[in-house]
Amino acid sequence: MIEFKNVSKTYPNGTKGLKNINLKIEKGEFIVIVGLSGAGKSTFLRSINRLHEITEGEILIDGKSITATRGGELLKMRRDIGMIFQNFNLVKRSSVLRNVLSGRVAYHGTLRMLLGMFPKEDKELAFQALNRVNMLEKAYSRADELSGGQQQRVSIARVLAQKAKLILADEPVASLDPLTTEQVMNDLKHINEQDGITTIVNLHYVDLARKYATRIIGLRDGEVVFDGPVEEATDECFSEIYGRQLEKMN
Ligand SMILES: Nc1ncnc2c1ncn2[C@@H]1O[C@H](COP(=O)(O)OP(=O)(O)OP(=O)(O)O)[C@@H](O)[C@H]1O
Repeated sequence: MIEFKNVSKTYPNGTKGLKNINLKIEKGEFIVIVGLSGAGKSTFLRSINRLHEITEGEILIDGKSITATRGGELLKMRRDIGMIFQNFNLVKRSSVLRNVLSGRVAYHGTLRMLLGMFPKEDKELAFQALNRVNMLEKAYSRADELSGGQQQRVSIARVLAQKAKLILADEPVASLDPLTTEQVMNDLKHINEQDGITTIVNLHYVDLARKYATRIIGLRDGEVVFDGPVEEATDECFSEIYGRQLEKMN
């Protein structure tokens, strides 16, 4: 379980990214965070694995404060958190397999990775992960030879190989076409359902949020303005989240 307790984030220039967030996320939920550009979605997501540091409150993961943890303990906590980025964050000149194996780095250290010394079990894990996202046949291709959607699936395989217990996906489909978007979202959904991995996704699109989320959290100006099961996220709720912008977007 993840718990936000009185969490606020003020950037050094005074901008408030998050304002007093209090909520709990249970294991296995598929949460979509929606909101206008600048609402605080990335700040929210990146606070969980401390890519951004919060300035007030605390975030607990399974009862342990990740925001108060330091050093080796923090690395261990982060090992359980997989991150998926809009721009995939692959090492473009490395093979697909190497990229997926990099999900194992937190278990073995960087030197071993640089030398390519991964145990046999890790390679098996990497191949299994690639198989699950239908990318097995590309294992020996260079990452930059793949389409955007394929690269995103490799990054999903990387978090699978990492054996993450929590997946954070920050606008994972923002640079993909509609068909590829569905494939990537389906991969994330299947993994969530089959492995029970808690998944939190930032999305811009209301229709995708409705299709994939079990729970929607709407942010506006750093505040939670909606939090509930997808069935309760009516058009009125989205109007509240997006203000008058929704009409323009439609
Ligand atoms: N490094 C920073 N320094 C100052 N302000 C920042 C910084 N990063 C984000 N912000 C501000 O914090 C607020 C929340 O930004 P955030 O990136 O979390 O929003 P978002 O909902 O993810 O937006 P988008 O959909 O455009 O990615 C915005 O007002 C933004 O301008």
